Amino acid sequence: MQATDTNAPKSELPLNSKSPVKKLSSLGNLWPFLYPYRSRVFLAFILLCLGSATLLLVPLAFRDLIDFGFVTKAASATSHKGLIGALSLNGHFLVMFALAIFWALMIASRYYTVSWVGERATADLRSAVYARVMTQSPQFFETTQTGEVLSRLTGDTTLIQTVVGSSISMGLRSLFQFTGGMVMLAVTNLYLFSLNIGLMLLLILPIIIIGRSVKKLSRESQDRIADSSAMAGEILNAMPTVQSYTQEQREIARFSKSADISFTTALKRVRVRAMLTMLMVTAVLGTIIFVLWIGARQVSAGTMTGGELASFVLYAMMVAGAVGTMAEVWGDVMRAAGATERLLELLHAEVSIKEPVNAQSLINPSNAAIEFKNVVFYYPSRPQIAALDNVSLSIAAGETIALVGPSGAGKTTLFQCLLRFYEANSGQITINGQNIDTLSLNSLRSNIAIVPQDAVIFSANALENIRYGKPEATDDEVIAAAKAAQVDEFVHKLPDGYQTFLGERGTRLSGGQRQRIAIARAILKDAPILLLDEATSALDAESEILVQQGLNAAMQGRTTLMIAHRLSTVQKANRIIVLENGRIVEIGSPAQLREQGGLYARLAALQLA
Ligand SMILES: Nc1ncnc2c1ncn2[C@@H]1O[C@H](COP(=O)(O)OP(=O)(O)OP(=O)(O)O)[C@@H](O)[C@H]1O
Repeated sequence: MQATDTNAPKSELPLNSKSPVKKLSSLGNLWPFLYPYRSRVFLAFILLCLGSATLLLVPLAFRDLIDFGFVTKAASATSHKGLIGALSLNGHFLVMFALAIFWALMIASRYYTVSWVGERATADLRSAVYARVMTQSPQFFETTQTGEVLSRLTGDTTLIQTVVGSSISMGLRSLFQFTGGMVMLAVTNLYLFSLNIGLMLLLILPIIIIGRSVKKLSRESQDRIADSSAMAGEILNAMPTVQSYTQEQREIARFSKSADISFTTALKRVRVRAMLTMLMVTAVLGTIIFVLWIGARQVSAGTMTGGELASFVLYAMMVAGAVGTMAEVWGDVMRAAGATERLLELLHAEVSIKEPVNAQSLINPSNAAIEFKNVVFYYPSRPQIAALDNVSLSIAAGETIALVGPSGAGKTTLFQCLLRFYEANSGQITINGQNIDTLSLNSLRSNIAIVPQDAVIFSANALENIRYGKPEATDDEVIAAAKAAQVDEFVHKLPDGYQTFLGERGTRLSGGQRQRIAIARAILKDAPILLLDEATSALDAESEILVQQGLNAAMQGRTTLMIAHRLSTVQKANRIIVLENGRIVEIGSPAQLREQGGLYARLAALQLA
């Protein structure tokens, strides 16, 4: 049986967890995902500039409204000429209205463009991470929980989407607003402006310091959420077991404890952000009130007009608002930096089984002779015990080999190594004389059909589940394979025949029915090498005979390796290989082995008795 080491640590990704990519620079790794859409990014930037410039004109329009709009031109005794000073009151409002409409247009177009880029880049990122995970070998999944991967694929990418799709543009807009506002403040009143600058500098320092700790806390918080979802994922997949052992309450308690931990971690982050917000609001309001106070004194002293003070205050509010937004955005950006780090770990996770450099295709695949030469293999998580210990075995093309032996002897491991799910530590495996390490993974695996111990059923109908073995197969081909595997017999009793949805993981089928679907899938794949890992173990004696007939037909002309505990199934094999503790202890025909009186004879005697 393909056992996984339950003692192995499961919550951490195996690699890169101490990534040197730090802080903000990790966001730079998102650039390859934005680069293809650079023209849209540029368009968004232009729209942003136009929008910000428009907004900066509004206080000027206000100033002119106050200084010119309410008084006749002749009565106006102000020091400045005004931007639109010559207009009537209605004219002033018309200009302001036009500015408002133009600004709204710019905002909407920028929102659309930026969100488009955000959504697109995130979808690409998600697919890239998924594609990378797809290339990982089973070893990766021994140490990484699927729930953890899912949480990164959904939660972390959503965080990044928020930043790319809105926060960055908000931040840039605020930066423009801030810079433009500052310039306008300086132009309007240099003295007040200098006062303002001093206050602003005081604000920036705490924002940067607090932002950093937000990032660290954010990563922690995402990690805890991932822990919860990994736990839930595992338990939801094992509901019948949980319920039959009446462990629901314990699982609920375990989950809520994990949710509490997420909550506490999130709370730390929220606290820091709340502090940041408090600091910001106090500082912003304080600055505005302060400026108003100084300005009001200048107006009463006659050194400044009311309109100028109004525009100055509007600019000050704009600048202060911009600083507030930037602080907010900074927090988001830092959170996204944490999320990016987590995604990059997945994206850059080393693939332990690599494609060979000059990958070859299998020559003459229809006659596949397999040879194991002194193969030694240790599971990475169990380096003390050899799962395969100096295994040497030649299998002729078209031969049927049965692998028998006690549980844990290494039978499934032999399949895993042949499929290159794991790499042998020493020795080699060849097919038609070609080392499997030199074959492309696609060529190797497409020439092998396997019926695994646990038949996997996808949430699709019966027809599509079988077609998984050969996606381009016609319905007739699928049905022919189904007939050979005795699927036909039970499918007709299902409500919609072949179109019946089989439920997630085939929950609507019996174990034997699932096994027959898996056999049909392998028959349909029509590969020259057939691996059967206790393929008929879940069938009753009658169906086993029927399925065996189908398998016998499928085994014709194919090189077949079958693992079986029931020795009655292996009688047709050309040779039987007996494995014990990773070593081949006996080889021969069933009759020869019975005569030898070794392990096989003992097992046979036990079963027959
Ligand atoms: N992923 C793994 N990590 C570490 N050890 C493993 C792993 N998979 C299997 N093993 C160990 O390797 C040994 C051989 O396992 P294997 O699954 O090949 O046995 P088997 O002969 O197929 O057993 P069964 O008849 O029960 O299916 C066992 O001791 C098992 O515990």
